[in-house]
Amino acid sequence: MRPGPASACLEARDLVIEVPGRPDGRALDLRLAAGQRWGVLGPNGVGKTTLLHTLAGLRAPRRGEVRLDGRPLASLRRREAARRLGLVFQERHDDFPATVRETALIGRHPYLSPWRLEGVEDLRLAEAALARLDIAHLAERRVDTLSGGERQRLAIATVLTQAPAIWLADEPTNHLDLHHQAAVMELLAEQAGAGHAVLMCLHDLNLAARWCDHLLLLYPDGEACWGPAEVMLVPEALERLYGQRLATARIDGAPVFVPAR
Ligand SMILES: Nc1ncnc2c1ncn2[C@@H]1O[C@H](COP(=O)(O)OP(=O)(O)OP(=O)(O)O)[C@@H](O)[C@H]1O
Repeated sequence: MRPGPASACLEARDLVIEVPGRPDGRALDLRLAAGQRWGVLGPNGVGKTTLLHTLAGLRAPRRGEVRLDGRPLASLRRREAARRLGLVFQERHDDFPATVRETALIGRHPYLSPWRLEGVEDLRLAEAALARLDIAHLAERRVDTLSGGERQRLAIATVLTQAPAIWLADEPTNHLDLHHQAAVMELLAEQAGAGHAVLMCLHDLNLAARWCDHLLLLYPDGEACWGPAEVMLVPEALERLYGQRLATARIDGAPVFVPAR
């Protein structure tokens, strides 16, 4: 039987990612479970994208393993993993002359048998995802004519069309204006609320503080710590993480951090 979204679970066991020239540091032993919203924080070059690629099975770890729904990810067929894992990545090769609608429909490919075209239900899911990301009016447009923020929303709409149990998102708010940043964070929270699991790399501490319930902090020396967000959002730990002094306040019950001058 195929596990439903409620049982979605991605585990890192004794996991050391491969960052060239860096010592192993602390191995990751963590479990991304249904309903959780994890944020991965750390300075440039610390390995956030590498971690996401490793969790998605696109890069081999230096040590340890990734398990999807209790099974080693490396033992699963690509297609099987693609039905469970949705990836919003930073680098895109979407200069191919496809339309926005055709691109969103790529999200259905893991479910289609070879040579079968998308059906009415696939199209309905794609249209709904484009509408949810405010790009339904661009459905006929070629992807290579989109703005940066429109492309980002299309990448998220494509994963929404895919309807994965687990979302792995690399800076999902990249290129987005303030309203769309909040809308995308709300969408990801909604996905978690529906029993999916979400892990996202973020540069914006305040989005993380407001929308994530768990955080993983990656330090440049390979050290790492993780846990519930309220435990991890300690100004001193964050200042050490970024090498930046912070001023802190509380607004609407959530901590807010700005760089101190
Ligand atoms: N193929 C490679 N060869 C050598 N070094 C690499 C390679 N790929 C990545 N790196 C290095 O590995 C480190 C981690 O890169 P990664 O993209 O995972 O960082 P990141 O935390 O996502 O950074 P950013 O916040 O800047 O997006 C960086 O120092 C990067 O230069």
